[in-house]
Amino acid sequence: MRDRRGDVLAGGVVPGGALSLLGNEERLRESWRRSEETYRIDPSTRAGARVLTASEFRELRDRLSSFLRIAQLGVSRLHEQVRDSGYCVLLTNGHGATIDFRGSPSLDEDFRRRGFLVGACWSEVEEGTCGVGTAIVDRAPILVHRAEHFRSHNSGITCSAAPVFGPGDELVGVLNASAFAAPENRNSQAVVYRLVQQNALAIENALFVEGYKSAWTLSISAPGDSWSLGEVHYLAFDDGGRIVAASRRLRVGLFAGASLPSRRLEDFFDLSASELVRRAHERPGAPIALRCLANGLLFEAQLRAPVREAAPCSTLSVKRGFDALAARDPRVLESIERVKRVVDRKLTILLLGETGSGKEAFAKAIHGHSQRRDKPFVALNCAAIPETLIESELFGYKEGAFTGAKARGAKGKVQQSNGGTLFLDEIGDMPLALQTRLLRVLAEGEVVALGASEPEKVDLNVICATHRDLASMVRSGQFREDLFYRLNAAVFRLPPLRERSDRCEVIRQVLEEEMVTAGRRLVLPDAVLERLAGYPWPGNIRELRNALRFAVAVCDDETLALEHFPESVTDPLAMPVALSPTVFALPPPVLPAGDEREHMLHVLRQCHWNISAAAAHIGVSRSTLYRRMQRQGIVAPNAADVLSAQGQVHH
Ligand SMILES: Nc1ncnc2c1ncn2[C@@H]1O[C@H](COP(=O)(O)OP(=O)(O)OP(=O)(O)O)[C@@H](O)[C@H]1O
Repeated sequence: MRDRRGDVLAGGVVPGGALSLLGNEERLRESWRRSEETYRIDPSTRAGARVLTASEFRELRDRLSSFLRIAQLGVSRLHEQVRDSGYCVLLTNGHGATIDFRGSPSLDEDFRRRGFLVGACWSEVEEGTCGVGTAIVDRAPILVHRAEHFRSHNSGITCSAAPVFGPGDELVGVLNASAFAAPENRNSQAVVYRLVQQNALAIENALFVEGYKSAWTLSISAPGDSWSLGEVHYLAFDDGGRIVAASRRLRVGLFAGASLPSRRLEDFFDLSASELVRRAHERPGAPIALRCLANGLLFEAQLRAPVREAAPCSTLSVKRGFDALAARDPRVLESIERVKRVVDRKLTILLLGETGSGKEAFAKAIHGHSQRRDKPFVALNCAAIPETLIESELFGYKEGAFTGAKARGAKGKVQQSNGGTLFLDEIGDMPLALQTRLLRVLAEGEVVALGASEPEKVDLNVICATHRDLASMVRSGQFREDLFYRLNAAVFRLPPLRERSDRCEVIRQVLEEEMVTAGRRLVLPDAVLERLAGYPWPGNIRELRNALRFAVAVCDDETLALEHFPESVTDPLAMPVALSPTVFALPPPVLPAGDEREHMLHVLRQCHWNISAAAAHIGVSRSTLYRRMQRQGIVAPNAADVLSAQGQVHH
């Protein structure tokens, strides 16, 4: 045993240079010492990894189901990246017990014989030096290549393992990729080793985001910078701008172990939390430049608003039906009256409207008004989950339907909503093959779970929503015609907030809800209300809610003022062109005569030369705007092309 260790670590089996390249030599030596002296393992026994009993395994998986769910994407992605090169992927808990295994049908038997299967325990105490076990002891990634394994029966395999830490720094699991036909040279594993670490970090980040979803979270990356190699790190802060947590690599790498509680963002970066939120509102989705005060490094940051799951509107709307919705706009009122007549008539309802215009809130209100109000309301956003997962999410799966499936199978959203209402958001994103199966649910009230042979009877209301043009998707073959006609029977269009005549009421109601959530009472002066009502709200009521939430959080007075709102709200011309809505509803600005041409050009460009939108923004009719453009010699770029081609305009 000693001889073999001596061989391996002195470079007999593996060249010393290659070993030090991936930097594990000292740690491997120490792990061999533990295996030999502390755990007293006999390296020559051929028992194979211990495997949990079926009931132990089931209990473990149930306990770790939310970790498994969040880790799924990282495990699947790593598997896709390495499976064609003959690797399997394991996810273990923090003690080395395998809770997910991904192999490939042709190799699974060989993997199984070598201890790669669900339930197998790869702790260092039991297996000696090995990828998973040693990564757990060291709390660090490790490559254990072939003869570096302590047990000789593991000496043909290569294992790249990286620990996964939870948001509180606790070790929750290990991600590992292994193969049994790897070349001798351990450098050949550099890429796989790196992929394992990247995916482990992605899982860690997903755990962080999930763990702190009720706080503001900031993702930070330094593209091209050697410090992060393009990796993303996370930071969470509360409504008052105090940092509540930072992901592990950020804490260690950037904050150098500084204690975070009660520290503020501006203690570390050149922006305060309120400035950051203001910028995020100004250019939603655009990266924000952030400089680290300690070392001057520049980062790109993206801000994510807190998810307040028990938002008063969502719970109330289910309970109180349409009474929970702010709705005085005649078009909204008419939709409510019409929808009340079709609800409970076995019709599938389709809701159309821009993002954030309240489709889900409306669907909940329909459910709350229906005879099924005491049964579940279940929502699925078809655009928010990968195509490959929609099927099992929607229709469920039976025990053993696929690798990685829960041992006892799982109910799909269709079965979960049985008796109640199923809300399918972004139905236009549903893959064609699944549209057929959905049709069967709608037409025959039957659902067949993945891996099941018999259909189950279900009885539910289905409400779908989309912001896409389903008719043109039918024409281009992306949406099934029969499903389209089924959905097209009861269609309700929710107007965008900027077109609603009850904007002030919506603002007051959403503010009321936000004040209740924050436990504060604030006054909203009429002048501020008018400015808010005049802003075009491209993100509709969702954007309004976020802006009000922010204002309630940052206002340290008893009265809300414009300064508490994002700049884009109070100065609409500062809104990025890409976000300009098609129609503005602003009072016409008063301009000195000489500025008219410049102002018109500015607005036209912002509206992408959409004359109706620009006319609405300036507060004149389309024909007046055309006349004024003519007077000022302004020609829309595309019109200029046409006209100059016809020889009618020269400039
Ligand atoms: N009539 C209303 N009165 C008060 N609040 C509303 C109303 N309609 C929607 N909201 C609120 O607006 C926000 C966005 O609404 P919702 O999620 O229903 O929009 P959506 O159209 O489904 O968005 P998406 O298309 O992006 O899924 C939610 O916070 C919701 O509570």
